[in-house]
Amino acid sequence: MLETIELQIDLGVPQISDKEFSLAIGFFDGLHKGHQTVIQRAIDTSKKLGIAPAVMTFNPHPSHLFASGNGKIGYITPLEEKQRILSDMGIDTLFIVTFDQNLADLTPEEFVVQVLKKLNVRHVTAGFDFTFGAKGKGDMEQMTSLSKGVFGTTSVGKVADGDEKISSTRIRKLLADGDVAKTAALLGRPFRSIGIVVDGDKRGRQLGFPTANMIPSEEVIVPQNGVYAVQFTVDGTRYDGVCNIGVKPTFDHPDEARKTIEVNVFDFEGDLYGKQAIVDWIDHIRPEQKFDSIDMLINQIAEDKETAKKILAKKV
Ligand SMILES: Cc1cc2nc3c(=O)[nH]c(=O)nc-3n(C[C@H](O)[C@H](O)[C@H](O)COP(=O)(O)O)c2cc1C
Ligand SMILES: Nc1ncnc2c1ncn2[C@@H]1O[C@H](COP(=O)(O)OP(=O)(O)O)[C@@H](O)[C@H]1O
Repeated sequence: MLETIELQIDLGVPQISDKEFSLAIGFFDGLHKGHQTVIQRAIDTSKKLGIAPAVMTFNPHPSHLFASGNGKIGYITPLEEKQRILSDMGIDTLFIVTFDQNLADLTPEEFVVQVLKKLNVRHVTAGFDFTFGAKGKGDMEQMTSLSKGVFGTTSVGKVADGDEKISSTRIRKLLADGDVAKTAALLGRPFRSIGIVVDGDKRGRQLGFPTANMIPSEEVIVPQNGVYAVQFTVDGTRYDGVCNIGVKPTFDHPDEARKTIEVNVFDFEGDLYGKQAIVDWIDHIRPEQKFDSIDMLINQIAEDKETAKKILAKKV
């Protein structure tokens, strides 16, 4: 069971003495293969030292403190999703530090003394380019010297795919391009959106393709508008499906419409309203289009469904 401990600098960091930690530290948005490598190293070290594997992350993303409006990045993995993945990896404790001005103002030395040492950290693992402390001035070399032998450090080298570093920025770009297949390769799992099924215009059934509609939260990112092969999970059961994300230009005025995720779930009949559903994005099929007639849209959706079935049949 993953224990989550929330920390806020102005409220004071508790002195922990009953447990020692091998800590992976970073923002870890996406928990992609690079992050997983860092966290796995922290887990390996925890086993070697016989101490608890832990992760420290920050919330909100630093860009929310420093940037306004458009500069705030959307999350690839919201906190609950991070918790689920870290729990599956076998992490014992997750420290979530509020990223506010008080944290941003700590010098590297203050961060080490007032946060890491108080939490009884015995080993710190981070990526080679991790920086910390006021204005990001501290690096892993400084972390080692500031530890003064109280904890060990491991700096994990670049994890690449092809020649390029696997990074949250790269994944955000791939999602903006609709490349969910490559995203899944870099994440080591499909990109996932979670939401509640809401009422739509009740048009889907008339078209012959009922769709479970979900409105994505503004805090998280979603793939580029278009049609995708997906897996849809509700009440613990996973179904194949075909999804349109967008503003339905055939019907709505695109500037006014709110973006929705709509999934036609294969081999399912029943009521999904109000249920929490998970969409795992498997592959891109085509961009969203404005059709001149409803019949053209219906024919295209039927074809999309067959395409999605073929794609998903290849997946085990
Ligand atoms: C596989 C699939 C592809 C779709 N493609 C488009 C599209 O290209 N353009 C469009 O305007 N609407 C598209 N739609 C959305 C339909 O217009 C929408 O499902 C329908 O309006 C029902 O809306 P409702 O669920 O709010 O009743 C697509 C829906 C599905 C399931
Ligand atoms: N195979 C299915 N795929 C998606 N939704 C389904 C399916 N079968 C039944 N439903 C139900 O029908 C609703 C979608 O029907 P639709 O006519 O598109 O209505 P709405 O416009 O409210 O989304 C879903 O929210 C769900 O409750």
